[in-house]
Amino acid sequence: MTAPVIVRAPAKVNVQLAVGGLRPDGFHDLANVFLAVGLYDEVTATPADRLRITASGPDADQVPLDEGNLAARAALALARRYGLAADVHLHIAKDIPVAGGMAGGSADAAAALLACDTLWGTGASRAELLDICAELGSDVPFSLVGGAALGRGRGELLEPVETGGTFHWVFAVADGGLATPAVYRECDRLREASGQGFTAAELPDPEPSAALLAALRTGDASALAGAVSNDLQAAALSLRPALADTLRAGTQAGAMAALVSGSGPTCAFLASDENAAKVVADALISSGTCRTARTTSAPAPGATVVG
Ligand SMILES: C[C@](O)(CO)[C@H](O)COP(=O)(O)OP(=O)(O)OC[C@H]1O[C@@H](n2ccc(N)nc2=O)[C@H](O)[C@@H]1O
Ligand SMILES: Nc1ncnc2c1ncn2[C@@H]1O[C@H](COP(=O)(O)OP(=O)(O)OP(=O)(O)O)[C@@H](O)[C@H]1O
Repeated sequence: MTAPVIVRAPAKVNVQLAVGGLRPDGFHDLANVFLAVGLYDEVTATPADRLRITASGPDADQVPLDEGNLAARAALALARRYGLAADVHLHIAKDIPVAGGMAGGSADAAAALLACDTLWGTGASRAELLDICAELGSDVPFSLVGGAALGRGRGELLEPVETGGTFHWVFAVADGGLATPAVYRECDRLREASGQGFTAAELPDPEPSAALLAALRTGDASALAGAVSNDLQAAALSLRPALADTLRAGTQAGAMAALVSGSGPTCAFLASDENAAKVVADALISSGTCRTARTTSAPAPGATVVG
């Protein structure tokens, strides 16, 4: 019998998410500085008589178990490319919040892709795997590579970003998710309402912040705290005004920076060290402004075979 393959893939926070105007294809050009953080989903691939998805973990009931699951789509895409049948059981041990702006589905897609590639011995090159990742979603290539990277285009064109130390983070997990397309739409609506325009023809190209990249390179948490930014934050707050209370609670507890993670509603807090992170997490939990709070560190590795 073929042994199961287990792959772990990380969640992300966007330390800079600069959003350009709406493109004719419905996406936005980004200068997206991704940082992989140490919260992981684990995908186990086992040979089966058909494609089957199961999920476990506290949020498992929110994970689709049909072909809409990004892990299933990853297996199907790899099988199609190599003329194989996607006869595999993918079990997702889910620890990344669902629809939380932390790329949980993308992590599962990258993990499933690597797991099936290993299980089936397809031997796809890194470039081929990245190509399939980009077809599956804008965040998926980063889930495969991890660490830190600048995503251009719709976020799928990655350039490595150097990091010089460990950053300590707290994530406040909200009740219920936010749909990514709705948050981008709200961003467009707010821009149009403010009179600045919202199309790619009207807005300048988004650019990465030199100060932010330098802070990552030198491992300087204070400098990073001063440089983080998220152009989707106003839209996430507009759709979920209570997130302002969560951000305030973390800041009052001593976080060096507080921002919405990607499209939200998870809020991310940078802390000076592990102890400070724990203080912020405890304060967030007792504030009642989130469902739970998790502490972790970054950068974390990308999708990795662990067994
Ligand atoms: C918010 C982020 O998580 C930041 O990393 C990503 O930009 C979202 O990446 P994702 O969830 O992988 O998104 P995709 O599955 O590629 O796209 C979902 C939808 O989000 C919107 N979308 C996504 C990426 C992008 N650069 N511009 C967009 O406008 C589009 O409406 C798209 O139809
Ligand atoms: N493996 C998966 N895990 C979780 N959700 C999935 C998965 N596959 C598909 N989905 C669907 O995708 C939606 C968004 O899930 P996901 O957890 O990836 O959101 P997200 O973390 O906000 O994404 P991102 O940060 O990339 O915008 C879910 O509501 C669910 O319907």
